[in-house]
Amino acid sequence: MHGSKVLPLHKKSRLLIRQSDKLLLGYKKRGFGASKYNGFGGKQEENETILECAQRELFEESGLTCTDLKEVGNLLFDFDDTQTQLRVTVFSGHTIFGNLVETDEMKPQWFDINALPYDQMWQDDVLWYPYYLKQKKFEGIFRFKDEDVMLTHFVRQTE
Ligand SMILES: COc1nc(N)nc2c1ncn2[C@H]1C[C@H](O)[C@@H](COP(=O)(O)OP(=O)(O)OP(=O)(O)O)O1
Repeated sequence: MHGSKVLPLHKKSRLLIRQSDKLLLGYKKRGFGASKYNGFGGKQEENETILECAQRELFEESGLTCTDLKEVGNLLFDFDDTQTQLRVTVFSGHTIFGNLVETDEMKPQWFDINALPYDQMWQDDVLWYPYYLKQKKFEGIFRFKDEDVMLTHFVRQTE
């Protein structure tokens, strides 16, 4: 971390939908994290909880509604280049309704959990997905130089 300096903190949700051995990811087509596969999520708005944020972002990015969201992890990122911090609350869900659609931002795709495209995902994902996939709760702290270079990492199971 940056000594005692308080960095601007952004809050985002991340929702991973799993059905049996399949995980739904989206290929981000534009903006921050473009060209990476990711769960569905984004910035928390002022008048919503982080859970409401996760539900809204899922619908906006995929056309789906999920009825059994559960908070499973918390991730904190420091970005050296922009001097910002990001807190991502990770949710898991299984039960979905609606029609899965490709949007301007995301192209959804189901993957086998044993063949996830880690080389096309955020560098930290490979460190904490194993906890998620084993249905363990987790937390992690990461320092990035910029979007593509991870400098330090720490992940642990929380229960
Ligand atoms: C190292 O950075 C990141 N690692 C991981 N694992 N996940 C990240 C990282 N940065 C963002 N995310 C997550 C947080 C969200 O679940 C998604 C989407 O974030 P994104 O930056 O695309 O969200 P915005 O486009 O800013 O949000 P809006 O959709 O509200 O515009 O990725």
